[in-house]
Amino acid sequence: MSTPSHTPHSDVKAATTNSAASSNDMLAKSGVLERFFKLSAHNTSVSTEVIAGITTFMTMVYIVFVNPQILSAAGMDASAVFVVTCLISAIGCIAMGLIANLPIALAPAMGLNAFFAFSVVVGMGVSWQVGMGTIFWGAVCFAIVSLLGIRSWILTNIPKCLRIGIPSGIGLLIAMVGFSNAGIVVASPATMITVGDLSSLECVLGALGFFIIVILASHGVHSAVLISIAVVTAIAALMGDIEYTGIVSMPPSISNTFGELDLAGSLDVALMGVIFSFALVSLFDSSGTMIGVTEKCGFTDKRGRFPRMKQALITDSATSVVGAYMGTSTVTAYIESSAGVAAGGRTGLAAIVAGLLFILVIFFSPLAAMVPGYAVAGALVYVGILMSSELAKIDGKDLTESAPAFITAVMMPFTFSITEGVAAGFITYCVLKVGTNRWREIHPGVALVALLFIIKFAFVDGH
Ligand SMILES: Nc1ncnc2[nH]cnc12
Repeated sequence: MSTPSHTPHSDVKAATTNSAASSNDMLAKSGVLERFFKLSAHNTSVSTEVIAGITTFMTMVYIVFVNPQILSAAGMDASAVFVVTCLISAIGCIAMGLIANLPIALAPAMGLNAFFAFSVVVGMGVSWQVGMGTIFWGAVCFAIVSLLGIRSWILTNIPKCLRIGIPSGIGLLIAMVGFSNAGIVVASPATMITVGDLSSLECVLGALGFFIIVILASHGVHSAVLISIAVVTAIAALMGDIEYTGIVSMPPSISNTFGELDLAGSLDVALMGVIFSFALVSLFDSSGTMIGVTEKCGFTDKRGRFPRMKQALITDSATSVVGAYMGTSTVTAYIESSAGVAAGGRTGLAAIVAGLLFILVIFFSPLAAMVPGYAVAGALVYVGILMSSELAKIDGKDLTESAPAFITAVMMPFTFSITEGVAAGFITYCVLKVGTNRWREIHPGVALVALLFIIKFAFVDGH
């Protein structure tokens, strides 16, 4: 990171002599924003940061439409989840900007929301309140790991094939939810899943939404996902498939979800694998995303470390703890923040701008309630593509690396569970390394996790 020598006095002098600089930026440079965010040291200005914040917001605001749809499948109140999603994204982004001064936006993680709703609540049959409790404890574990600084120890000792397999599997799981939302993949008694009625309105509009996103994103349009959701929803309205209920209103109450989590009920031995999955996956998800975004900023060193990393991870995990309390699934650093970085964002001011915009969205709850499930299907498949793209980095010639990555990734959509994917990956890795006489490559921590999962399968799940 380049940090030219710099004093407030030299700023004022430069500002008065540089006629090209806008008066706003000159004021800001000598003012509180310059001092707090160190704008000149980061080679940026207030206007660049504001544009970057708006860009990041536009690429990720789809989550306020998608998250209520996914969490309502778990029986949660969609309008309360809408408000909580806006609020927690605002809190997370603003906290990240103030505490870590990084242009990283936070919001409820895609993937973990689907895991919570479809695998933990619907699949395992636990109540959403207990499921939210597992998210809370998972976030507390993540916060402890970040506070104690053992995060880098975990990240360096978990094999690359599992680190890549996990987000890839989550991507496939999200894509599966998208296909199902659009009715493109449906249940079948004979083959478990099969193709739906491709001539139906939901399939056609779901597919249209997907193509809009991919084409626009290929042209570098940052709000591709938002535009796709808007176009598909508008067509659905014109075709009479949804009822117009308005655009703006006062925010609905969040009392149906706020503080409703079951903290004691979720501390059940049968749910330890789920808590572990939430903790481990959020650690990978956040660290991987933050490293990706800060690399784009030019902030990372050779080992992938970046300034104020600890503050960033603690802010992320603490926001997840608060989010679970308010009523939303795990909060993570959004990879979409790279769009803001591409627009020049380098400081926390960009994250704060994105956060402030999330507060404004709270007033658009009727609009969110009108969005049909198939209008967000394309977004889900698109996020799936982004998350699985890492699979290409696996060494295909070494089966003891490629097989665990593959098993981790495919077990998630096949079992509809992130935990089963993580477990299968750890166990496969250890078995293959032992079976090929390469057991020395297994870190004791990885062997312990594999053993714990075997014990869970044999003695907890089997009873
Ligand atoms: N789980 C996730 N990780 C990083 N960026 C995301 N954007 C949406 N979901 C995400």
